[in-house]
Amino acid sequence: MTGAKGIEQELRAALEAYLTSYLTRWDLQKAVALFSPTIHGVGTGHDEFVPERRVFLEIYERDFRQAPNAIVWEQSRLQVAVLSDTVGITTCELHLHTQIQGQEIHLNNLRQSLVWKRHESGRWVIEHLHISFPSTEHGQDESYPNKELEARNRVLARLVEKRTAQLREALEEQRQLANTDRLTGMNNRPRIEELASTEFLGAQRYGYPVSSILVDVDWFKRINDQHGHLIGDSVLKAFADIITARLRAVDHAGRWGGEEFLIICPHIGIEGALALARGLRETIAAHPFPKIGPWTASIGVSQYRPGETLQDFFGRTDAALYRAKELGRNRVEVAPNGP
Ligand SMILES: Nc1nc2c(ncn2[C@@H]2O[C@H](COP(=O)(O)OP(=O)(O)OP(=O)(O)O)[C@@H](O)[C@H]2O)c(=O)[nH]1
Repeated sequence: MTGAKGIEQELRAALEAYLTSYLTRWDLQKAVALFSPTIHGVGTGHDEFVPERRVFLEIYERDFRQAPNAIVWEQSRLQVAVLSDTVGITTCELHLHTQIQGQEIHLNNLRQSLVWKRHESGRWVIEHLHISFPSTEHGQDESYPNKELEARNRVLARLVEKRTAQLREALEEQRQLANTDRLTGMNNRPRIEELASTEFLGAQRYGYPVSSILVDVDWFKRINDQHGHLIGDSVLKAFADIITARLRAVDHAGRWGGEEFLIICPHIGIEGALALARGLRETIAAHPFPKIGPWTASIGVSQYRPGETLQDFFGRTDAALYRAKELGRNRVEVAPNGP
């Protein structure tokens, strides 16, 4: 009986030596020296089924690298089963506490079973090793930390949602900037051309009329020359505001060039466009511009002819504007060769 009691004592001491050298991180070699040459078992990592000593050594080395600080442990529920003079089993529960990357880590209720064999030298060595994390770690009803992961996923989902919204906003802002004329806040030329092409496609496919109106500030160079560019800029902004205020929601307006503005009116034929242009000319002529007083604009109008190119269409509108200038300015003219 002394024999069995003595063996139990020996196994307790062997376990203590193993845990001390391994968990205090003092001496990896000392810990693995307690492994039998034929040791096998399972590790704690996903899918870690360990068929031979070499694999255990790799796992232990990795373990030391990942958690280099000393691990404080408490041991409970130790059971020692002496099976024979040369074979025994220790089973216990461990609670580990350490710091990894500045964070407190607590691994509670880790279960460990070791099968010990007496080596020829008389020393006890570990023949089989098994470590498991019990389900209570994450809640009574869970084998896996589903609730914790779900909570984490919800936080991540909210974060992704928030970031996506921010990104969408930033993209929209970028798109706005890319489409906008800085000075007037109107569509810039590439954007108004794009809008015009879309309307022409619609006009060709569904047969509705589309008209364009080109507004050019008269004698604009004089404003710059007499009052300076800043006043010139503010006059351009005032023109843009007057034009924008008169449009229907479906119309498009943009800055076509220096002191030229283009309006695209879908579903409006030449008569409607002429009426709009005349109203616009009157509004402009009656507007008291700051610093420069009343000022005028010349306007060219044309209706899209299905089949013609964008260039042809704008060319005709431009020709109408040119005629308005030629005929004395502050006028509205239709393209010379018809709508
Ligand atoms: N302040 C200011 N001036 C501009 C801007 N873009 C173009 N210009 C000026 O607008 C003037 C246009 O002059 P012109 O093309 O000779 O035409 P105009 O003086 O309006 O005469 P008409 O069109 O023939 O009535 C030029 O002097 C350009 O430098 C701008 O963004 N701000």
